[in-house]
Amino acid sequence: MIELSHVDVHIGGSHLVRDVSFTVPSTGVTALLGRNGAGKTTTLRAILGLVPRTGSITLDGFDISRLPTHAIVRRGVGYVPEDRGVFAGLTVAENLRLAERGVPRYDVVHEIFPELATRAGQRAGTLSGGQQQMLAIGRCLLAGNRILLVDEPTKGLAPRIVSEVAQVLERVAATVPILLVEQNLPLVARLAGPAVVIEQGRVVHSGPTAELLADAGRTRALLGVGR
Ligand SMILES: Nc1ncnc2c1ncn2[C@@H]1O[C@H](COP(=O)(O)OP(=O)(O)OP(=O)(O)O)[C@@H](O)[C@H]1O
Repeated sequence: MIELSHVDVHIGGSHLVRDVSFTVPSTGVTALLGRNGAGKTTTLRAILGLVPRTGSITLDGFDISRLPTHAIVRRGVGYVPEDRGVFAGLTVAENLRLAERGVPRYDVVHEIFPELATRAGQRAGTLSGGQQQMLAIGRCLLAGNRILLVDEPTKGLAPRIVSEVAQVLERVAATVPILLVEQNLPLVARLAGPAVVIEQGRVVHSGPTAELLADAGRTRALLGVGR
């Protein structure tokens, strides 16, 4: 669905993404893994054109690597940033309304997240972390996106809420493919098909997630942690 080929990102004299190539298939969850500061977020931002990049990035075979961000978003690439970007002072319904583009897919959003309909009048700032994540992802689905880039959705959440977010991602991935940056390895093990590991801006491993995580030594060597 998305293919990166020899992508580089230079910012302010730093070479943050180095000759990165990988593909994101058109179904399920693909994990983008790596230690803190490895270049995962920068890679997502390169796909979206939020940082200057070179190399080729295609979406369903169409080269998006020279398009500006708004044109990439319009082609159906949804982004859920690490801070989720929901407007705390606005209600759930207002947050969704702001994301409307073309024919809004409330049918899809409310089928996957019925809670967003029942909580329509609630201020987003009073939602739990898991519910906020639901809202952030719901906004992307509303716009009819064809793929979602989701950055560390469980960061800072309590373990109980992490499993709530896992269910959210599972439900979404049944419909829309996800490229997921995530440090929580049990969650990655539960959700991800393929995994790509980045270290100092380079791809150092790619293959099935289950295979990588089954090898404790390799997982520790690449990610610095075990499961
Ligand atoms: N705009 C920028 N200018 C200069 N350096 C940057 C910029 N953005 C990120 N970096 C640096 O690039 C490196 C990669 O950052 P990035 O956020 O992509 O890593 P990450 O793998 O997502 O890490 P984390 O898990 O900590 O979010 C880090 O060393 C970071 O400090």
